[in-house]
Amino acid sequence: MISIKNLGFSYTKKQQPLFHQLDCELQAGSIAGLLGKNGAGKTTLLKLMIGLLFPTEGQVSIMGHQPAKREPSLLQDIYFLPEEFYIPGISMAKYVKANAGFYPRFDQDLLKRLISDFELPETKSLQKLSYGQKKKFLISFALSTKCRLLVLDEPTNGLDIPSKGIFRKVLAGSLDEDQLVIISTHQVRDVENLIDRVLMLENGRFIMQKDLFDISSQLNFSTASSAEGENVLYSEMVPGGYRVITPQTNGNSNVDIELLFNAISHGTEKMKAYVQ
Ligand SMILES: Nc1ncnc2c1ncn2[C@@H]1O[C@H](COP(=O)(O)OP(=O)(O)OP(=O)(O)O)[C@@H](O)[C@H]1O
Repeated sequence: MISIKNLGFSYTKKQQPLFHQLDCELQAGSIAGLLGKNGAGKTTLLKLMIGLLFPTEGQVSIMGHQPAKREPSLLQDIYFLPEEFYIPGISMAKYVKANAGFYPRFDQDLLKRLISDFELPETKSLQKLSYGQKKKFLISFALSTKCRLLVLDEPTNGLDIPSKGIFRKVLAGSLDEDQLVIISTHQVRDVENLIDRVLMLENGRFIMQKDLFDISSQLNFSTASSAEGENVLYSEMVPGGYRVITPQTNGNSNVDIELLFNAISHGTEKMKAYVQ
């Protein structure tokens, strides 16, 4: 659904390029996690993907169209939830009436269900909701658009712990096979058990692009009493022992995304080479 080829970008001519020769392909029916530290370029890349910024080299295509052309037929199938958003002082009903019409597949019943799942109060004005409640309303609206491409920038920022769980549940439960969701986050744990593809950005390039299934068939994540061992690719001390990554020898294991993220960004060359 998304194809990025040889993408380069810098905000100013004087600046070093933020991205240089990035390539990426993402298919429908997937939830991809775009992971990276603060300032790695996640938001910038999302904006390049949806045509809010223009590449300085290379190209982005979504469903065969160039997003930078802002064609209405494409825009009705893309929803971008930015990290920082403005929400007007009108009721939920008025907001939906004013905005749902832009999305031909908008699902009113789903919206009602999500508002109830998130336990959002029906207030007169959306501005009277807390930050987390506003975010949950916009997540509900985003999912209800049924756009084929949903781009969510740090969607779990500001959500309390129960809401993060509900977010994972409603997202996994409301998607269709023809949709692609891209979630950017530096809070890696928030997307555990949700994403099926990992994209890790560092220093302007992808240091990993892999399906979780492939990672779990390559690497084993376990707890051990010692960090030593000839097979250990990476370890971190945790209360009561160590979390370790070793080569996979017995099928699949659950991927510990935070450990994987740390292992790739601070880990040994052996670890990095293993996941190339
Ligand atoms: N409008 C802009 N003009 C110039 N530089 C910018 C602009 N926006 C972002 N940058 C720079 O581009 C780099 C990437 O920023 P970006 O917001 O894409 O990172 P991020 O990974 O989303 O960070 P975070 O996790 O903190 O949200 C940073 O060094 C930032 O300072």
